[in-house]
Amino acid sequence: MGVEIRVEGLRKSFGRQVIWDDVSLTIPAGEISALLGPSGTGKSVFLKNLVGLLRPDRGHVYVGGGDVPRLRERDLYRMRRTFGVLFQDGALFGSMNVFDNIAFPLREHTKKGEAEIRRIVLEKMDMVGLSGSGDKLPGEISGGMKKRAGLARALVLEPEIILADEPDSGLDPVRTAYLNQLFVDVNAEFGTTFLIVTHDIGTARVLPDNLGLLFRRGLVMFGPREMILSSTHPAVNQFFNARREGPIGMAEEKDVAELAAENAPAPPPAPIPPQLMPSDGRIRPSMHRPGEWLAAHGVTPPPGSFVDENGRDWRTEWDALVAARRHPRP
Ligand SMILES: Nc1ncnc2c1ncn2[C@@H]1O[C@H](COP(=O)(O)OP(=O)(O)OP(=O)(O)O)[C@@H](O)[C@H]1O
Repeated sequence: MGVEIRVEGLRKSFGRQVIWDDVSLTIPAGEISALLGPSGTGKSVFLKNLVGLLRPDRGHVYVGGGDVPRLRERDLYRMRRTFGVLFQDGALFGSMNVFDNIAFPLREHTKKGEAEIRRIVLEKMDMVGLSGSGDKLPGEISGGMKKRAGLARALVLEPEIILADEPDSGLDPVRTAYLNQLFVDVNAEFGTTFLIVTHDIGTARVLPDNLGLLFRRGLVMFGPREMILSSTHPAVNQFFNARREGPIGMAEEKDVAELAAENAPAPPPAPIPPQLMPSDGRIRPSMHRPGEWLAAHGVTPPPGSFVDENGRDWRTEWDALVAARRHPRP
């Protein structure tokens, strides 16, 4: 089962450039969370602060009882095993074949024998659809395969938390859909906590349980998917609906004059789509009946919400799934 990450009052600057200040949030254990924000708002820097690759100016990052910025080198090294990190380009060693890349953390961090390592690596390669590609070098495989190899490598130590920095960048929509399905399936299988940085609004709208937005040197909002996707907060509404109208400009935030010139009320949020289910149809513990959060908070969902492309309303589908007790929640 995954562990939670609790961030309190985090601030990071480089010289005079404040990246973000006073960021506080709890990334819930065993749930899938996604962090978005315009380019340069410090999403990658945030991930690096969580694993102790960068040190904040102030604040806390509590993971499994320790406060990451305050850990001594030896404890930090041990704590990092809690995390599997999937870097943007897979960060594979170019001179090692796919098998050896995936085996690397096991050889580096464990005393397991080669037979055991082979068993684990082949199992993870199968899981990410890379069976038979073990002999290939990173330069000989596609971008999507590199990401899947990176994910397999992130999985071999069975981490409690997976951090993924733009796993979908450079992937075509079909490969992105496969990768998202893989995240959901891994979460359903192992209860791994996920934090995914993405620019892909399609991914953000269907994959995570929780969403967050970084903007104006801070965390604008973080919370359940339904809360964010129904929000009328100008920046949140603009970003998660991929619109030009709103405070986020092309290069930086718009000034007052630009905003006044728009002179139109923000369009209402788009319908909230149904959430991606695990491929075996089970209901993940962190999933809720579609519309549950909205109902509990007296928010009317945007019209057309929770209806899939086949016209099925997932509020009824959900009830049917639960009623059939095919995959009851634990
Ligand atoms: N080691 C560093 N030293 C100095 N400045 C840095 C360092 N790392 C990042 N920055 C700066 O911090 C800011 C945020 O960078 P970061 O890569 O986290 O943004 P991002 O939100 O992930 O952007 P994108 O969406 O474009 O990937 C940038 O202005 C970047 O130049």
